[in-house]
Amino acid sequence: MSPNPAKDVQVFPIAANTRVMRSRTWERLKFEIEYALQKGTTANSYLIEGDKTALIDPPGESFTEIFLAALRERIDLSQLDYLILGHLNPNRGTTIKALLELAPQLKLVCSNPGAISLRKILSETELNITVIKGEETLDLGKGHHLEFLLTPNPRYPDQLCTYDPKTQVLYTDKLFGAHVCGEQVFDEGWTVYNEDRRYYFDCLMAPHARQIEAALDKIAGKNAKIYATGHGPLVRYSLTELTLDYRAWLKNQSDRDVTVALIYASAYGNTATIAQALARGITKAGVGVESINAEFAEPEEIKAILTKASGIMVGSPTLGGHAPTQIQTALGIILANTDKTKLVGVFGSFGWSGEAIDLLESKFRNAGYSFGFEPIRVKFKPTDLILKTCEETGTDFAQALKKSQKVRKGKQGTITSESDRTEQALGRIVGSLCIVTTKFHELKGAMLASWVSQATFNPPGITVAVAKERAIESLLHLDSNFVLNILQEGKHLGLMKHFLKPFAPGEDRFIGVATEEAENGCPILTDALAYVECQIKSRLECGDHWVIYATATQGKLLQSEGITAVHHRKSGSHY
Ligand SMILES: Cc1cc2nc3c(=O)[nH]c(=O)nc-3n(C[C@H](O)[C@H](O)[C@H](O)COP(=O)(O)O)c2cc1C
Repeated sequence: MSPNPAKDVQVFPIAANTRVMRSRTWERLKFEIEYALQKGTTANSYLIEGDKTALIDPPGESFTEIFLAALRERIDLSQLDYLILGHLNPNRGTTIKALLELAPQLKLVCSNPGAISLRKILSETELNITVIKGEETLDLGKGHHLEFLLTPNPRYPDQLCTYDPKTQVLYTDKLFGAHVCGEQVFDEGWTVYNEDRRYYFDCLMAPHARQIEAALDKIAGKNAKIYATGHGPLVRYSLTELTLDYRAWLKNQSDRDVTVALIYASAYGNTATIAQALARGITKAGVGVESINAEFAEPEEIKAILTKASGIMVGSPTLGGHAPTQIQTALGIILANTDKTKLVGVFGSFGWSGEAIDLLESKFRNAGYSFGFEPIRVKFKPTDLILKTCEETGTDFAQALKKSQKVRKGKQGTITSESDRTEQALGRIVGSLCIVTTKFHELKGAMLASWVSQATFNPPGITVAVAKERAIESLLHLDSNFVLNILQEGKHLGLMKHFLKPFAPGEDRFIGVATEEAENGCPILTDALAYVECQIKSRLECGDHWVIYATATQGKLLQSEGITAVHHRKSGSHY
């Protein structure tokens, strides 16, 4: 028998009369970008047994059967009084429907947007819903007098957090989670989750910095001792640190002077998933994102965001041959209120005809806007590869915006002679010309690197400084592998030229280049002077770069006579 079953439900007491039920999978659960690290996940549900009993957040349909079986082992379903929903999606709808068949007396508790989704998803089922509009409370008895906090954001407009003052547990839904599966219920030794938490934040929170900031302000008013998260370990030991980290990461987003307005609607989540991948690519490149869910935004809010934005992306599903009315309204606002120099991009999921994307494209083209990328048309659900391509498209779009901003600043002559002198001095630091090659879940990557240095003798180790905006996914994770291919003076130009040329998102970078597979699976460039196989041991976030420390597992000189190609520069302001 394998040590981990494919799926199970782990039940554990976490506070007085309170249990967590963690529906676990060790495999990638969904195609969405936030699951890309492939460490599995847990869908956390909670059971509070006061005089009345409440269940918070049942899992999605992949767990319906095992979850309900685990629940029935613990309680008599006819005694279940309330089902509190932190957010809704069609996936969760399947479990709710099954639960209501077994416990028709259940009263559902959710936000107003949650109630609208519920009625849409379960249109055939009779529902007894209590809508939370703000200050309502729910008394379960035995001191569990629950308080609610509405914490909407464009991705989860219905998000509702719940606080239990008796146990000081705050049920945080999507906030503070991580997609990682394991035995640990709480976060003892929490630094092991740093990477997963940061990645989860970057994917799910960074594009909604303003709204998440507002959610944290609300949460700060409660005296929580435990964050009962929707995914991954519950937060007890690192509650203060993680809250401060969220604040710092959010500040990092709101300080960005170049931003993209990402406006979309999505009835079934597919266009939202594409939007999220684009957003991840944009924020990774150091450009801010202001997402707007057109269904829930006021015209004034859209106008305010457009004024600040340097670029605009609009995404829409096609429903009944049209774009939803809210998208048409948003489009009208954009066309009437923005100048045509702003770079635009359009995207959307469709089933068979995709008129909404045609509409967006033609309106922008006719008005004279420039496109940062060709319209993205995705049939139904995007695949993993499509989402990776969207992420790269987002990064390219952000880089184009930054470049145009730099040109404008350059023209204004902002560089002082003092910084000029510093840059000239810094430019005298030289580095070896190398190509870093990677392989991450079958996707091969490559980047030119010259800020490379040996860092330790024992173990033999190196550092590479990687620009955040160019960081290949696998270079961001501990224990990932790469190969450092050190180029040979006199033979380096061909390889440099090849890897410096712009590649389309998702394009194979290795066509026409001689390679062999290293022991660690990454490509070796056989025309290099030498190569070293490396494994990432730590990384340091430094301004606009990540400094990566890696140990050398093995290496080989490929040309015994050659010398290393070295990069000489005039200024420290570029490579
Ligand atoms: C009621 C309904 C009407 C639809 N009409 C169209 C259509 O006219 N043309 C089309 O290409 N796809 C159509 N579709 C397919 C959707 O565009 C497709 O499911 C898409 O993935 C939805 O994107 P979303 O998840 O972002 O809402 C329709 C789907 C539904 C449920």
